[in-house]
Amino acid sequence: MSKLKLAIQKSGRLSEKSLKLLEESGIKVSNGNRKLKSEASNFPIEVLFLRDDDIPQYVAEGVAHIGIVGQNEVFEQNLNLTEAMPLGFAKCRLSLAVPREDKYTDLSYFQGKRVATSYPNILSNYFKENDITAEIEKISGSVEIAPSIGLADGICDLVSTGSTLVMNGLKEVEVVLKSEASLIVNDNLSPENQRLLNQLLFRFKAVNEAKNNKYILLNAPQQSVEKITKILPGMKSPTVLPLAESGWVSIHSVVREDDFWNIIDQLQNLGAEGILVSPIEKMIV
Ligand SMILES: Nc1ncnc2c1ncn2[C@@H]1O[C@H](COP(=O)(O)OP(=O)(O)OP(=O)(O)O)[C@@H](O)[C@H]1O
Ligand SMILES: O=P(O)(O)OC[C@H]1O[C@H](OP(=O)(O)OP(=O)(O)O)[C@H](O)[C@@H]1O
Ligand SMILES: [Mg+2]
Repeated sequence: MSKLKLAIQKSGRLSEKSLKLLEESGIKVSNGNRKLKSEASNFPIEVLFLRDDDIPQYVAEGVAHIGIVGQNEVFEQNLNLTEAMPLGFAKCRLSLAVPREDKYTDLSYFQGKRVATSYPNILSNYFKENDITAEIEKISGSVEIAPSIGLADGICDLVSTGSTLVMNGLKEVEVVLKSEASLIVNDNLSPENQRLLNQLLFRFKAVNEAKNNKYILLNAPQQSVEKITKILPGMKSPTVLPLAESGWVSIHSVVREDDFWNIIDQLQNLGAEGILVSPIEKMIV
C-alpha cells in the first residue's frame, strides 16, 4: 500500500505545532529516540524529520510528497511545488530593520547601503521592485547582530514580537513579506497519494476551522430571535429551542472567534442572557 511521505521540521519553531496538528487530526506518530523517520500507526503516512530549509527542495524533488514549512522558505527558494493550505501557525513577518538612532523616512534609506539577511532572493526582488540598489550580505543566522559588528547598515529578518530587534538596538521599518506555516505539495503526486492528501487536507481543515470558531449558546426573548439570527447565522442557521419559561428561547450557534467580542454588546442589547461560549474540537462545513 502506498504511503504519503510528509516532511516536517526536526527541531525548531515549527516542530511541535506540526506534530500537534497531526495529533489533532487523529494521526498517531511517535518521534521518540531521535528517530528521523516515523510511520503513523493508524494512517498511511510516513513522517520525515528534517531541517526546515531542506523541506521545499525535498518536496519539489519528490523525496517527500508533502511538507510543512514557513512561507518565507517557500518564497525564498521559489521551486516547482504547490502550496495546498496555509496552516495558521508560526505567523511572522520578514521585515527590514535599521539602527534605532538612524533617521528613517522611506525605502531610499537603503540606496547604496549594505543589508544582511538569510533571505537574499526575496530581498533582492523587493529592492528591484522598488528601484533600490543595495548590497545584500547573505548570512545564515544571528542576523540582528550584523549592524552592531559593522557587517551591515541594516537587516532583513523574521520578526514576531519584535523583542529580538529591540534587544539588538534596531527598529522595524518595512514589512517585506507576511508568513505562516504552509502545507506544500509535490506537483506530480500519484493518484493514490493525491487521494491520501485529500483525506489529510479534509482533516486539517476540520481542525483549523474548529480553532477559528466557537460554539455559542444563549437565552433570549422570543421576539429577538429574528435579529439574533442575523447576527449569529451559524453554519446554516441557528438552533432555536423553547425554554420552560414562556416567551424565552435558547439559541445555539457557531461564531467566528474574531467576531465574538464585537457582537457581544449587540446580543446583550437584544436581551440575550446566560451566554456560554465553548471551544469546538472538529468542524466539518
Ligand atoms: N519569531 C518567530 N515567530 C513565529 N514564527 C517564526 C519566528 N521565527 C521563525 N518563524 C517561522 O518558523 C520557521 C522555523 O524557524 P526556526 O527558527 O525554527 O528555523 P531554523 O533556525 O531555520 O531551523 P532549522 O534548524 O530547522 O534550519 C521559520 O522559517 C519561520 O517560518
Ligand atoms: O520578533 P521576535 O519574537 O523576537 O522573533 C524574531 C526572532 O525569531 C527567529 O529566531 P529564533 O528565535 O527562531 O532563533 P534562530 O535564530 O535560532 O532561528 C528570527 O530569526 C528572529 O531572530
Ligand atoms: Mg533553517
